[in-house]
Amino acid sequence: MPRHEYLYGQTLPQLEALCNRLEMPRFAAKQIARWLYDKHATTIEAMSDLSARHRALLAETYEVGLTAPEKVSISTDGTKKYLYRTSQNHFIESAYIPDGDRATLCISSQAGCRMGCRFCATGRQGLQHSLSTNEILNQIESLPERERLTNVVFMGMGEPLDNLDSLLPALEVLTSAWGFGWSPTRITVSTAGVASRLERFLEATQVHLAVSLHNPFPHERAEIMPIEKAWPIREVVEILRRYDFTHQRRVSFEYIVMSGLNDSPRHIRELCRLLDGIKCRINLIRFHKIPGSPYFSPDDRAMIAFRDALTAKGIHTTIRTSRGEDIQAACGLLSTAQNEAAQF
Ligand SMILES: C[S@@+](CC[C@H](N)C(=O)[O-])C[C@H]1O[C@@H](n2cnc3c(N)ncnc32)[C@H](O)[C@@H]1O
Ligand code: SF4
Repeated sequence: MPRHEYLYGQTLPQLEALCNRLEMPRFAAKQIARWLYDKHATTIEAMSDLSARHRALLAETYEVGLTAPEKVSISTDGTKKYLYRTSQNHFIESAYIPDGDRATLCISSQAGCRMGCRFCATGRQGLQHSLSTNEILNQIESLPERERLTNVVFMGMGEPLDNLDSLLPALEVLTSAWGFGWSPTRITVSTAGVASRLERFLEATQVHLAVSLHNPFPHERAEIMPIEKAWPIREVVEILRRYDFTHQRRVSFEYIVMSGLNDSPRHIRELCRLLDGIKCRINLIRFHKIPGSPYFSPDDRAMIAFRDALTAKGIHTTIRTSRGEDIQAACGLLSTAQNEAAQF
């Protein structure tokens, strides 16, 4: 029997087209959306305001399509790392990070990544699979702590702008009144800088943007981020200059501090030149060591000194707290290569 298609992850226009195909009334699409995204129905049978005939018709081709996580690892700091299996038997991870009255979920957009950043565990896997909209949203819907979430960041495995066709509908579900109804300011998408897709992304959504910068000098950046050769950071910054980040939507630049590599006064001067005139923030991330990498993490004093030097130059700079390092849930540590080997 062919596998059922999934309802979860479909946008309202897609549900309307589906109802049209099945000769169901147009208003049924809104009812289905409410069952999926508001009432959290896990079966078609539970959608009790659809007629029994329409439920049976739907169930011939569709199912809701939610998948519970297969494993959870819990850090001493309260961070939880969830492992989900994708439709193609790859594994992806999400990190749930509670912090006072905030709770952030860091989600994946791909299994692996083809951008090959030298410092990133996911990059070492290469690209295995770009997640469907269903698989992106399932990380949120099937999270045991779903009701406590305040924010979602696309900073897990993969490059979100390399999977725009699944990302944009997922953001539409999260921010539409017929979907989760979230404010776009609760969501941040992080990119290594896929310039060719940036405008489409910025036009289609109002969510916050984080750009992984890590070095303001093109030739030095290219050494650690091969993407620089295809889409130079200067091109990315020029595109950003055409958009307004002075109101609700924010742009920030992520900067992994690697001792002796990108933390000199020369780097500070060039960062100021590059970002001149853009209302933004720099978010410093401590480098999380991955096996065999030739880079070094700075100590707290060096991180603070770098932050203060940037702040003194007028760039609003913060230091991101490292969370879940003991369970490899911190930035850039997500990688499921070993899990996959263990499962098969
Ligand atoms: C894993 S990426 C996913 C989102 C997107 N692909 C990107 O690069 O922005 C999220 C963030 O983790 C950072 N990161 C990757 N490896 C890291 C490491 N070993 N230590 C600290 N941060 C790391 C990335 O540079 C990026 O800023
Ligand atoms: S840092 Fe982001 S873009 Fe680079 S390899 Fe990792 S996931 Fe991909």
